[in-house]
Amino acid sequence: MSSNLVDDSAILTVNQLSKSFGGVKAVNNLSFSVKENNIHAIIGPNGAGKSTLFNLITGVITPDTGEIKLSNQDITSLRPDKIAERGVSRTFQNIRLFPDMTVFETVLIGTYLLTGGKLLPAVFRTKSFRNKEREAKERIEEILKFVGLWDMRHEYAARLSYGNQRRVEIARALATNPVLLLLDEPTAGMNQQETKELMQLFSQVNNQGITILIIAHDMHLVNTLSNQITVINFGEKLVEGPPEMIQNHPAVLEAYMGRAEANA
Ligand SMILES: Nc1ncnc2c1ncn2[C@@H]1O[C@H](COP(=O)(O)OP(=O)(O)OP(=O)(O)O)[C@@H](O)[C@H]1O
Repeated sequence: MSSNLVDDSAILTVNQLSKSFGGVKAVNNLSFSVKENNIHAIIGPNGAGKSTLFNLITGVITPDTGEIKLSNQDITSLRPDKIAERGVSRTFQNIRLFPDMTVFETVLIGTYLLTGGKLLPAVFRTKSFRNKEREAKERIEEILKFVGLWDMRHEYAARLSYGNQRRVEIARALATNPVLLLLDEPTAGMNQQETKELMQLFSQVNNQGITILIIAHDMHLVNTLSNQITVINFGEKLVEGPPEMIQNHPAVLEAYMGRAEANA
């Protein structure tokens, strides 16, 4: 497999990345790239290293070796807030929302990054801070309307339906103006209708020019939504290609689909 090391259209390049926990090689010499504007899926059996990969890309953990580039700029081992500032945003496998915050407040936290996150201008409410605050509120309105949550903006986020909680997380991620959005099993635990609606939302997000890297077990979602799939197993890249190639690939069937629910 080529690792696309000098691919100009790549927004994200992962090059020979490794991370071990004790004796476990969670990510093992992994190389792949994500093309700009693609919806790129990462699939693989439980424990294959998918979440570890997301934690490495977002700076939550640092790799043992290897590099990660965002639009050809090295972001390996940068702090998570610095990586977010450069345009990488994510949602988590388990929804993470504060129980006492409304939908609007939750998304406001996302825009805090954009307003500079500085305390003093906020305390003294300088003119420039007020301007940024107004811009942030307008942006939240735009985002909440986009994800279909504007009418629920005053409700507590954590009390919404599961599907709408996921929308809040996506809205919060969009509030940082990402160029690359990482979605970690975003439809896990959702019913069919919620899954269908979220898939439509992901397409709409992608149509706004945001590249998506998605971890998913739902092969219908992966095959319908993504244009490129990287299959990993035991932390290593097993195979990579468009859905039509991956669906029937013998190595994938053996490593992944044989163990998954037979819905491919
Ligand atoms: N913080 C950690 N400490 C020790 N081992 C870890 C840690 N994080 C992950 N691992 C191990 O690394 C391997 C990869 O785990 P990871 O969670 O990345 O897999 P995954 O593909 O996301 O799995 P799943 O589909 O079940 O979410 C597993 O063997 C896991 O037990």
